[in-house]
Amino acid sequence: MPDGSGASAIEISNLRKTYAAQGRAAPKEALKGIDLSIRAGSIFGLLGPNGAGKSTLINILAGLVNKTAGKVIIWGFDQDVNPRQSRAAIGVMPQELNMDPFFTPRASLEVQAGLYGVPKSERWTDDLLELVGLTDQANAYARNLSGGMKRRLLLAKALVHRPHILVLDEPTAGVDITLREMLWTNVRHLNQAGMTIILTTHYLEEAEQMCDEIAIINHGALIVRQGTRELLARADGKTLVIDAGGPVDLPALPEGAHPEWRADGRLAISYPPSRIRADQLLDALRGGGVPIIDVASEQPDLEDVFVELTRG
Ligand SMILES: Nc1ncnc2c1ncn2[C@@H]1O[C@H](COP(=O)(O)OP(=O)(O)OP(=O)(O)O)[C@@H](O)[C@H]1O
Repeated sequence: MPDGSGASAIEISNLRKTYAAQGRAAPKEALKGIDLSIRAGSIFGLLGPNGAGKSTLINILAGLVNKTAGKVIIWGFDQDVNPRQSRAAIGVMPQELNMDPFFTPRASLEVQAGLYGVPKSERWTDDLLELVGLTDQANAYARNLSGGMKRRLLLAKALVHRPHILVLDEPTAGVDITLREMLWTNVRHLNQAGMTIILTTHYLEEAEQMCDEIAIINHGALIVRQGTRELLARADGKTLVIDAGGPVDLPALPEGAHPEWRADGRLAISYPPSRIRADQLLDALRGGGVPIIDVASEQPDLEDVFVELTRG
């Protein structure tokens, strides 16, 4: 069982999933041999365009979809050998808001704890309700909860058995800022307390801020898995934005630099930082008599890297 740093919370090797043919539709190869290890204690982002295979992968981890081939080891337990232990190690907050409309949040959590075989003495229903801010709604029917409250309940349900690994499938899709902040505060606390977090999101800015490591899958294959910082460094493009007081004639710039006047009257020079330094650009401008009233620097973000890697 992983406990030291560097240990794997999840080890996936050669994972394949082919959905059987349905009607006239051909069989669908949703995962084409994924190898992936996820470090214990990390906040790991699983990204990819629509239909890439993220939900399939998460559902296999959760034990909701049967894999076609490959090996999945969760918290040291091989899914095929120790299905019960590997399932107990993981909690999943699903995307869909389906829940029994006549259960109260308290009852839902009790039922879920029962399903996972958590003895009454080890349940933490009240603490969980408190954690997700549902104490006041503890005894309200689920059908009377707002969409945001339902999501809070789904998070609490994923935690009833105190899993080592928490999987969040698009947790913030369509939620307001307050709920998003509540979620991320909770996730950070859980992570600081030692929980490994795996999340999928379409908000790349969110992944950039939250995740220390990121994997991108596309068409069922893993195309990259890297630390967030290293991944961002792959985009070899920065932009220097200069206020020159308005359009002026430009001198020759180092090869590889691309100047462009923006609508706001500023000069934006994009350049590859691996080959050109910012001071070379500034020296060239100054040497050419371009006034430099103000300078800003723009970094590539995860979106740039994502688009580049998933193009085509
Ligand atoms: N039950 C199913 N039967 C047949 N094909 C399926 C089934 N579930 C998913 N697929 C197909 O498998 C591929 C991967 O789907 P999956 O839902 O895993 O992608 P995703 O990355 O989660 O996409 P999204 O971001 O849209 O949720 C898609 O082409 C999808 O149409």
